[in-house]
Amino acid sequence: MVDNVEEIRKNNVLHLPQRPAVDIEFLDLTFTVPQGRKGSKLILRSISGKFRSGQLTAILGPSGSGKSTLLNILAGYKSTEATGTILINGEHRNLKEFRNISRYIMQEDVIQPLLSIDEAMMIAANLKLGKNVTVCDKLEIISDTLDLLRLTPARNTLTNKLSGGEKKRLSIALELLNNPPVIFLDEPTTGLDDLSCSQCVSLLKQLAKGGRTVICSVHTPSAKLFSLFDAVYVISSGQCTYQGYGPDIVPYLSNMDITCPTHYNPADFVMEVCAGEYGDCQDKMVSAIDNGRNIYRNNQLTSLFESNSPTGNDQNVIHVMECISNKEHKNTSWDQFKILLIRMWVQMWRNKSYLLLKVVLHIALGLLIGNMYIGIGEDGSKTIFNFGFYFNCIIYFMYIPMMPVLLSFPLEIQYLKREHFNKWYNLNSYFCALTVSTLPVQIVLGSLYITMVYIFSYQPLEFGRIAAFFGICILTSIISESFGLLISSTLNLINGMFVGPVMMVPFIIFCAYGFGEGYASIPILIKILMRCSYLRYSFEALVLVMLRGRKLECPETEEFCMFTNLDEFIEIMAMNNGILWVDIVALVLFLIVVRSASYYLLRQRLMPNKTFMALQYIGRFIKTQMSEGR
Ligand SMILES: Nc1ncnc2c1ncn2[C@@H]1O[C@H](COP(=O)(O)OP(=O)(O)OP(=O)(O)O)[C@@H](O)[C@H]1O
Repeated sequence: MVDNVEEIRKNNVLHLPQRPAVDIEFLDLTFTVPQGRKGSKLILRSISGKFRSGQLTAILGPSGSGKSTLLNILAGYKSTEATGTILINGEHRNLKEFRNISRYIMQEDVIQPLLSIDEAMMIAANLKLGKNVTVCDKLEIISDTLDLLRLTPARNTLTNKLSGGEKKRLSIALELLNNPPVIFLDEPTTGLDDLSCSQCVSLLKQLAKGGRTVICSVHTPSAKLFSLFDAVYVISSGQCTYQGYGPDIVPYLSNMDITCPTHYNPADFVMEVCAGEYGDCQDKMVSAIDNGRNIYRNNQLTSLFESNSPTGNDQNVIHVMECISNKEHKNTSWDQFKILLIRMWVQMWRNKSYLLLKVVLHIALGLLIGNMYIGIGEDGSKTIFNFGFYFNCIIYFMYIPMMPVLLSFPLEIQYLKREHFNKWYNLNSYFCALTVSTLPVQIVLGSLYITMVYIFSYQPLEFGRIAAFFGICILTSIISESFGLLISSTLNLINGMFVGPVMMVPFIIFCAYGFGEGYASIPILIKILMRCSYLRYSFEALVLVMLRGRKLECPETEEFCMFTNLDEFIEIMAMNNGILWVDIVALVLFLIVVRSASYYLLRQRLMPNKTFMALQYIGRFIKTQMSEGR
């Protein structure tokens, strides 16, 4: 095992050029979360510290001590409610700039499914490395990274079939591709065996040696692993209890009369001390290290933040950014769009069982509904049924496209959050690719259903009417899908699955309300609400397109047919004032507004502006006030 680690150490990460130095300091960082009627919970308590470039720093602490919270705040992933100061190379952190130079590998392995490791790496390389790097170089970088993380044997395995450890290593590999100057990793060794842990930490150390700032949280590392870290930051109940070189923790504690037993793993020992197994030492340790303002070095405590102390390097973030952008060429939005679109289509195609299910569902419903309305389209005695058939079509194209989005998009947002936060692509490219990616399946399956029910129900075989019928149904389908996106951009799976169908109820009610006599007596407010239902425009458009200017025969078996003149029928239904082009324009406007709103909400979910943050805060406040204090 040792040989292996040494081999990796020697096996330098050649493709990764040196990075300019970035030091991270934080002072009096406090983080609180609201806790129902009990008030709030203090998670980080005015902690301070400094993480240097060129060093691999481990954040250590018992479960629930605040390691992930500290990482989230430093990485800028969740920083809105934190107070305190964060300095980057001695200057106040500009989050936007900082995010361009840092990458965050989160605890959960959220990896795009239905791609092989090779494909996932190539897509990431195409998105992150840009066009300046040739395909050959990209392949070499990918091979090096996969070798380093021992993923080569599994390179053709689909990501959803990988073991937990392989997923973890892949999520590290994906972020290493473009060699960021600052890397945060939340528990990168969890789920890895001893060898993989050592290899992973050795790799991180190598990256740090190249001038990067590598910070990771770890759970009780082995003694060997513990000694690999250049610096250790111990956190307990939201306070810093130690900062310095890992093995130095033993003399540090013995100075406080807490003696580590011989042959004992210092990492295990400090965890036990923090957990109170050696008496209540926390306050003593916190005050010795001044809650992170001091560092234990050369057997003595030194202050990190003396007023005139040098910050370690004088490069500001803009300088670092310039150094990086001189070497790298970013992809254009169009390039990102193409890569993402292909990825979405590949994943869609590989999800064969779901695709097949959709096809079967459309055919089955087409057969069922087509048979229910068989022959009604040219039967003068069935005009009312025909009218119901159009309504049926509208309801079909409301629910069928919306439900899959409500189910799948909340999970998709997790991938989006990780990739977007780590600057793989911009939201515009993603959103455009998402919009385009679903169109072919939607159009093909929608057309399959329409063709079946259209033929079964004997609708007029006139090109204009056929084209308009298809167009209106598909437009309705895309608007409904956009509503699904709008809801799931904001709500989680459970809430979205409830709100989606419920939200459609008023649209259905106002679509079907007020036909026939008495339309004129409907109050103006209700009429306005009726005009707010996109389904009404779809329905009206379908009726006008399919019935206007037609007369039907009354079958010989019937003595009397009330609605053979369909223009009269339209008048009786009070739809004679409807204008087809107005309905179509209204539908297009609905589509634009709903799509734009879902884009806006998605953007706010990823990067909330001040108004949105205030709204979120008010929402949370109301929720906590209403919830039972536990
Ligand atoms: N939004 C929140 N609401 C309520 N409590 C929270 C919230 N976020 C974090 N906490 C609490 O803050 C504490 C610290 O959480 P954090 O995830 O940072 O711990 P950790 O040290 O990373 O734990 P682990 O090692 O188990 O992952 C935990 O007790 C957790 O329950």
